[in-house]
Formats: sequence, C-alpha cells, structure tokens
Amino acid sequence: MTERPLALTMGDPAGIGPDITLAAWTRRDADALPVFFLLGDPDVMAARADLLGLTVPIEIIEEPEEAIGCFSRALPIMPVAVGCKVEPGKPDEAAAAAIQGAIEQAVDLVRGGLASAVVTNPISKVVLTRAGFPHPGHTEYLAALGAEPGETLHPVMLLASKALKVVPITIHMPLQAVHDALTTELILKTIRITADGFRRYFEIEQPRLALTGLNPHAGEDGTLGDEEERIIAPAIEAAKAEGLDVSGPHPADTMFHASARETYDVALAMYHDQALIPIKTLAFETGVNATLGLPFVRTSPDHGTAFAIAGSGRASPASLIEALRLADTMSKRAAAKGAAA
Ligand SMILES: NC(=O)c1ccc[n+]([C@@H]2O[C@H](COP(=O)([O-])OP(=O)(O)OC[C@H]3O[C@@H](n4cnc5c(N)ncnc54)[C@H](O)[C@@H]3O)[C@@H](O)[C@H]2O)c1
Ligand SMILES: N[C@H](C(=O)O)[C@H](O)COP(=O)(O)O
Repeated sequence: MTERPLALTMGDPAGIGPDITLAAWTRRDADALPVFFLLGDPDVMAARADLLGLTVPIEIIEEPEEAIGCFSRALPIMPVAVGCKVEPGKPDEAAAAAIQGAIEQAVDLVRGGLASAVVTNPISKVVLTRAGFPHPGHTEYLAALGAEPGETLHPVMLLASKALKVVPITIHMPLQAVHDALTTELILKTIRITADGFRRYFEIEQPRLALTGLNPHAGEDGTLGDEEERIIAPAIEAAKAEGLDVSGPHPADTMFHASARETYDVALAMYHDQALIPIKTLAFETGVNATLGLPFVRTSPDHGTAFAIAGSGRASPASLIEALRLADTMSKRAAAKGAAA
C-alpha cells in the first residue's frame, strides 16, 4: 500500500498543541518520526514558532499526500483558519468551530483513505462545552463521527505506556453518575472491545485482562459494597465463557505495583481516575491515549491543554511523539490484518 501520512489536529490553539507540534517536527529525524501533517492555522503556528524561537518552515498543502514529499524540509499544514486572535494561555470560545472542524476533517481524510490515522492535539472540554459542543471529549465525538447511519459505536478509552495499559470502563462523567452507569452489559462490552483491540493493534492474540473492583478491597466479600458480586463478577464469568482471559475483580489499590502489573496486559478500571492516576503517575511523559472500537485508528498525547505553559518553551513533546509512533504502528498492524485502518 502507498505510504499515507498521519492527520494531526490542531487542538486548542491557545494551549500547548502548537508548541508540541512544532517541537515534534524539529525531532523528526532524531526520533525517526512517521510523516504527519497538521490540520491547523499556519499564522498561529508561525507566530508560536517565533515566540518559542524555533526555526520551522511551514508548507501549505492541499492534499495529504503532499506531506510525504515536503515533511523532511517543512511542517506540512492543511489550513484551518482559527478566525480569532490567539493568545497562548488565553482560550477563546470563538476558536471552537475551527477546533471541531479540524477533527471532522481528519476523520474524513482517514476514512477516505488519504491519511493513515487521526492523532489529536488536546482540546479544552470547558471551552468546547461552552461553545455548544455536545460531547464530553474526543473519545465520544469520534465514535459519533465514525458511526454509519443508524449505528451506535461504543468507544473504549485506552491509555497505553510500556509500564502499564489501562481502560476506564466509565469515562467522562461525574463520580456520582458512575454507580448507575456501571452495568454488567457495559463491562462485558468493554471487555470484548478491549480484547479485540489488543489482537488487532498490539499483536496479543489472547490478552490478559484484569478488572478492578469498585469498592475498597473489592467489596471485601460484600461487607464493603456488593457491586463486585452483583455487577462485575457476572461480566467476568460471561467473558470467560467466551474464551477470554479475564481476572478480577481485584482491589484497585494493589493492582498497580510492579509485580502485580506483570500478571496482566491491560487493567480495566471502573471509573476514570481509578485508571488514569496510576498511568499518569508512572508514565505521564510517554503515555498515549488511544480509542478502541472505532473504524479507524486514533491516538493522542495523554495530557491536556496545559494553558499555563503554552508559549513558554516548557511543554514536552514526548507524549505527542509517542502518540504519533503508536498511531503509525497501530494502523500498519490493522492494515496487515486486513482490517479497516
Ligand atoms: N486529549 C485531550 O484532548 C485532553 C486530555 C486531557 C485533558 N484535556 C483537557 O485539558 C484541559 C487541562 O487539563 P488538566 O489541567 O487537568 O491537565 P493537563 O494535562 O493540561 O495539565 C496537567 C499538568 O501537567 C502539565 N503538563 C501537561 N502537559 C505537559 C507537557 N506536554 N509538558 C510539560 N508539562 C505538561 C501542566 O502544565 C499541568 O501542570 C482540560 O480542559 C481537560 O479537559 C484534554
Ligand atoms: N480522559 C483523558 C485524559 O485525562 O487523558 C482525556 O480527557 C482525553 O479525553 P478525549 O481523548 O476523549 O478528549
């Protein structure tokens, strides 16, 4: 198959997305990066490069394939005009349409076979929500964009690093809503999509999945809560009956130390922070957020917009670099398996 570049979205232009995109491009040779192009505003990128004292030539492209020829000499940009003044660290809802438009365009290009995968720069959920964006984050929005008419996709958030891979079974919701959202059906669905994702993208045919409990000590035999027995264990039994390698529910507080981590390929946790605190503690610099359950590959850095350090030169591109690499690997593995990439 002809080489296709990765489509990188602008994210919130007032955040560190422009900084880490520029810094990643400067490390394209040293880090042997796959070819990518940015869906973003060339003026914003040129201004941020000036502010950061980086020499980054920009080349405007009209088609993704042009990125292949120019990536070695310039940062390829398919222009998406922000339409408002951009000040690092000062997000503006007026940029919301462009931020969202870049995501939609990236998905269209990947689904049209012109780019190999979507890599997203961080967005601010509060900025987009205030501008009327109806999704809690990229994960849910990409599932809506990826669904065929009449289809509902269930997206699974995977945070991946060498030390640890985690999936939060419930994602972006208030802690109070987790209890009602957590059902045996949701857990089983997430188990199946995770196992399928590991076969397709990580070359692990029989991944070992370990589930946390919800309560302290995984409920301590029902004395500290019964969700483990009523809701989680039945999902584990059903998954085992399907031939999947699933264990738990394990007490979450002792699942993430070094020797425990050797016993599974991925930990599935009941809510966002139960999963993301351990991985962001162990691998904040190099963790990658990937979405499973979509008809295309999507990754992103594991961090957010970091408005306070935008334009300061302190933003590390390490997680974005890992996200670009993982997107490239995942799309190649999916293509090799003959699956939609
Ligand atoms: N994929 C995404 O779009 C995504 C992911 C996470 C958070 N967010 C959003 O980002 C916004 C800010 O979230 P937050 O403050 O909780 O998390 P954050 O990741 O933006 O920042 C947390 C801390 O880490 C630092 N940091 C983050 N990235 C860094 C980098 N590359 N180099 C050096 N330091 C870095 C920040 O300065 C801050 O101290 C929120 O609106 C949140 O919803 C978006
Ligand atoms: N929960 C993610 C994290 O903390 O890293 C983050 O908010 C990303 O969400 P989306 O990829 O859905 O935007």
